[in-house]
Amino acid sequence: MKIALIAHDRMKEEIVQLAMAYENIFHEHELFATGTTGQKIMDATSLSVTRFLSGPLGGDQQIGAMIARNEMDLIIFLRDPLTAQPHEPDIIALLRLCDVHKIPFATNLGTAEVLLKALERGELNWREVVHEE
Ligand SMILES: O=C(CO)COP(=O)(O)O
Repeated sequence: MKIALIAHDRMKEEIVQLAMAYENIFHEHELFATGTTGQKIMDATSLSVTRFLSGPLGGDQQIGAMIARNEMDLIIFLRDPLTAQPHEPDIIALLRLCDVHKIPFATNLGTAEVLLKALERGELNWREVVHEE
Protein backbone atom coordinates (compact mmCIF):
# COMPACT_ATOMS: atom_id res chain seq x y z
CA MET A 1 0.00 0.00 0.00
CA LYS A 2 1.09 3.55 -0.61
CA ILE A 3 0.98 5.65 2.55
CA ALA A 4 1.47 9.42 2.83
CA LEU A 5 2.84 10.88 6.08
CA ILE A 6 2.52 14.62 6.62
CA ALA A 7 2.81 16.75 9.75
CA HIS A 8 2.84 20.45 10.47
CA ASP A 9 5.81 21.76 12.43
CA ARG A 10 4.29 21.51 15.90
CA MET A 11 3.18 17.93 15.12
CA LYS A 12 6.52 16.67 13.75
CA GLU A 13 7.55 15.09 17.05
CA GLU A 14 4.26 13.15 17.16
CA ILE A 15 4.60 11.79 13.64
CA VAL A 16 8.19 10.73 14.29
CA GLN A 17 7.04 8.89 17.42
CA LEU A 18 4.25 7.25 15.40
CA ALA A 19 6.74 6.18 12.71
CA MET A 20 9.02 4.69 15.38
CA ALA A 21 6.18 2.91 17.20
CA TYR A 22 4.78 1.37 14.00
CA GLU A 23 8.07 0.99 12.12
CA ASN A 24 7.48 -2.75 11.55
CA ILE A 25 4.14 -2.08 9.87
CA PHE A 26 5.47 0.83 7.83
CA HIS A 27 8.33 -1.37 6.55
CA GLU A 28 5.76 -3.48 4.67
CA HIS A 29 4.50 -0.48 2.68
CA GLU A 30 5.63 2.27 0.33
CA LEU A 31 5.99 5.58 2.14
CA PHE A 32 5.65 9.12 0.82
CA ALA A 33 5.90 12.41 2.70
CA THR A 34 6.22 16.13 2.38
CA GLY A 35 9.84 17.31 2.50
CA THR A 36 10.63 18.06 6.13
CA THR A 37 8.33 15.40 7.57
CA GLY A 38 9.95 12.73 5.41
CA GLN A 39 13.46 13.83 6.36
CA LYS A 40 12.67 13.73 10.08
CA ILE A 41 11.15 10.24 9.78
CA MET A 42 14.17 8.95 7.87
CA ASP A 43 16.56 10.50 10.43
CA ALA A 44 14.78 8.76 13.32
CA THR A 45 13.99 5.35 11.78
CA SER A 46 15.32 2.87 9.22
CA LEU A 47 12.35 3.63 6.95
CA SER A 48 12.80 4.75 3.38
CA VAL A 49 10.48 7.60 2.38
CA THR A 50 9.91 9.21 -1.02
CA ARG A 51 9.95 12.92 -0.24
CA PHE A 52 8.06 15.61 -2.08
CA LEU A 53 8.46 19.36 -1.70
CA SER A 54 7.82 20.95 1.67
CA GLY A 55 4.11 21.60 2.26
CA PRO A 56 4.14 25.39 1.85
CA LEU A 57 6.12 25.00 -1.41
CA GLY A 58 3.65 22.57 -3.00
CA GLY A 59 4.26 19.21 -1.31
CA ASP A 60 0.60 18.79 -0.34
CA GLN A 61 -0.38 19.36 -3.95
CA GLN A 62 2.15 16.80 -5.17
CA ILE A 63 0.62 14.23 -2.83
CA GLY A 64 -2.80 15.48 -3.94
CA ALA A 65 -1.87 14.65 -7.54
CA MET A 66 -1.29 11.02 -6.52
CA ILE A 67 -4.63 11.00 -4.70
CA ALA A 68 -6.34 12.42 -7.80
CA ARG A 69 -4.97 9.44 -9.76
CA ASN A 70 -6.23 7.18 -6.93
CA GLU A 71 -2.65 6.03 -6.29
CA MET A 72 -2.50 6.75 -2.55
CA ASP A 73 -4.08 4.25 -0.15
CA LEU A 74 -3.82 5.86 3.27
CA ILE A 75 -3.02 9.38 4.47
CA ILE A 76 -1.80 10.30 7.93
CA PHE A 77 -1.74 14.07 8.14
CA LEU A 78 -1.15 15.44 11.63
CA ARG A 79 -2.44 18.95 11.12
CA ASP A 80 -1.74 21.69 13.63
CA PRO A 81 -5.22 22.69 14.79
CA LEU A 82 -3.99 25.84 16.55
CA THR A 83 -1.81 27.56 13.97
CA ALA A 84 -2.87 29.20 10.71
CA GLN A 85 -0.97 27.86 7.68
CA PRO A 86 -0.10 29.99 4.62
CA HIS A 87 -0.99 27.07 2.35
CA GLU A 88 -4.38 26.31 3.94
CA PRO A 89 -6.08 26.03 0.49
CA ASP A 90 -3.68 23.21 -0.46
CA ILE A 91 -4.50 21.38 2.77
CA ILE A 92 -8.26 21.68 2.22
CA ALA A 93 -7.80 20.48 -1.37
CA LEU A 94 -5.95 17.39 -0.14
CA LEU A 95 -8.76 16.55 2.27
CA ARG A 96 -11.37 17.08 -0.41
CA LEU A 97 -9.62 14.75 -2.87
CA CYS A 98 -9.44 12.04 -0.21
CA ASP A 99 -13.20 12.32 0.19
CA VAL A 100 -13.68 12.20 -3.58
CA HIS A 101 -11.72 8.95 -3.81
CA LYS A 102 -12.76 7.53 -0.40
CA ILE A 103 -9.16 7.33 0.83
CA PRO A 104 -8.76 6.64 4.58
CA PHE A 105 -7.41 9.83 6.14
CA ALA A 106 -6.23 10.36 9.73
CA THR A 107 -5.71 13.86 11.12
CA ASN A 108 -4.73 12.91 14.66
CA LEU A 109 -2.81 10.18 16.48
CA GLY A 110 -5.94 8.43 17.76
CA THR A 111 -7.32 7.82 14.28
CA ALA A 112 -3.87 7.12 12.86
CA GLU A 113 -3.34 4.25 15.31
CA VAL A 114 -6.77 2.76 14.55
CA LEU A 115 -6.06 2.86 10.81
CA LEU A 116 -2.59 1.36 11.19
CA LYS A 117 -3.99 -1.52 13.23
CA ALA A 118 -6.68 -2.03 10.58
CA LEU A 119 -3.96 -1.98 7.92
CA GLU A 120 -2.02 -4.65 9.81
CA ARG A 121 -5.12 -6.85 9.99
CA GLY A 122 -5.66 -6.53 6.23
CA GLU A 123 -8.81 -4.46 6.57
CA LEU A 124 -7.65 -1.98 3.95
CA ASN A 125 -7.03 -4.68 1.34
CA TRP A 126 -10.12 -3.45 -0.53
CA ARG A 127 -7.80 -0.75 -1.86
CA GLU A 128 -6.11 -3.42 -4.00
CA VAL A 129 -9.47 -4.16 -5.63
CA VAL A 130 -9.77 -0.45 -6.45
CA HIS A 131 -6.34 -0.56 -8.14
CA GLU A 132 -7.34 -3.56 -10.28
CA GLU A 133 -10.43 -1.76 -11.63
O1 LIG B 1 3.27 21.90 5.60
C1 LIG B 1 3.15 20.71 5.55
C2 LIG B 1 1.86 20.10 5.20
O2 LIG B 1 0.85 21.03 4.90
C3 LIG B 1 4.27 19.80 5.85
O3 LIG B 1 5.41 20.14 5.12
P1 LIG B 1 6.83 19.70 5.65
O4 LIG B 1 6.78 18.23 5.91
O5 LIG B 1 7.80 20.02 4.58
O6 LIG B 1 7.07 20.50 6.91
